[in-house]
Amino acid sequence: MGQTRLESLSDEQREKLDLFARLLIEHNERLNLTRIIEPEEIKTKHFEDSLAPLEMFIDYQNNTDRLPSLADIGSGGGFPGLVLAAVLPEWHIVSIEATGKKADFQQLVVEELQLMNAEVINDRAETLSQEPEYRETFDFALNRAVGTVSLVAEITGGLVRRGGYFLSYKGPKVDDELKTGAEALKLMGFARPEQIPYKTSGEEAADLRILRAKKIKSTPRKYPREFKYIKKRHLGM
Ligand SMILES: C[S@@+](CC[C@H](N)C(=O)[O-])C[C@H]1O[C@@H](n2cnc3c(N)ncnc32)[C@H](O)[C@@H]1O
Repeated sequence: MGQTRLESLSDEQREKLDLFARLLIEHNERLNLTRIIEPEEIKTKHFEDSLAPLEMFIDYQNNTDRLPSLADIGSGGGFPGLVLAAVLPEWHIVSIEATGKKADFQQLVVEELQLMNAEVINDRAETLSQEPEYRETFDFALNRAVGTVSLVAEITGGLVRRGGYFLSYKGPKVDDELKTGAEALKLMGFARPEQIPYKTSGEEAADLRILRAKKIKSTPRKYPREFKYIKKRHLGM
C-alpha cells in the first residue's frame, strides 16, 4: 500500500496533529466532543478522513491567483476544518460551529497549534450565509456529519462564491439523499453533483465518498430560509 495522507505530511504538521489529538482526549470527557477517542482511531477516522480532499485543495491552490478560502460548517471538535488548517497554511479557513462549548474548544486548538490561518465562528451557518461579509465569498464550503444533502445544501450553499464548490463527506446513503438533495443543490445555484470515492487506512471496506458540486449561478436571496422553515420542509422536497 502507498503512503497514507498522514504519512505524507511534514514532521511539523504531524506534531500539530499529535497535539490536536492530545487536546481532544484531554477535553473530551468534559465537553463530549466525539465518540472516537482511541489514538489510532483519531488518526484514521478524524485526521485521515478530514484530509480526504487534500489533493483537490492542493490542485486548486496551484491553479488560482486568489488567496484560497474554505468554510467548514458544523465543525464540532474541529473536523475537518482545523485538520485542514494545520496542513494548508496558504488557505484562509473559517470554522463555523453553532455550539458555544465546541467553538471554545476549537479556539483553544487554534491557539495551541498556532493556526494563524484559521478563524472560529460560534454561530449558525444559515445566519452567516445572509450576512454580506460572508455571503458568496468562499471558494469551498465543506461539511461532515451535519445533515442530509438537502439540509446542508441550504445552510451552506449561500457561502460559496460563483465558480466555487460545495463539498460533503458522505457514505453510501448519499444516493438516497440525492433524490431531494440534487434538486436542493440546483435551487441553491449548483451544477449536478459528482461523487468522488475515497478510502482511509482504518476503513478500507467502508463506502466513503466526497460529494462535490460547482456553483454556477448566484444563490437566490430568499435562501437560506430561517431554520424553523428549513426544518419544516427540506429544500427540494
Ligand atoms: C455530528 S456533529 C459533526 C462534527 C464534525 N463535523 C465531525 O465530523 O466530527 C454536527 C455539528 O454541527 C453543528 N451544527 C448543526 N447545525 C449547524 C448550523 N446550522 N450551523 C452551525 N453548526 C451547526 C452541531 O452543533 C454539531 O457540533
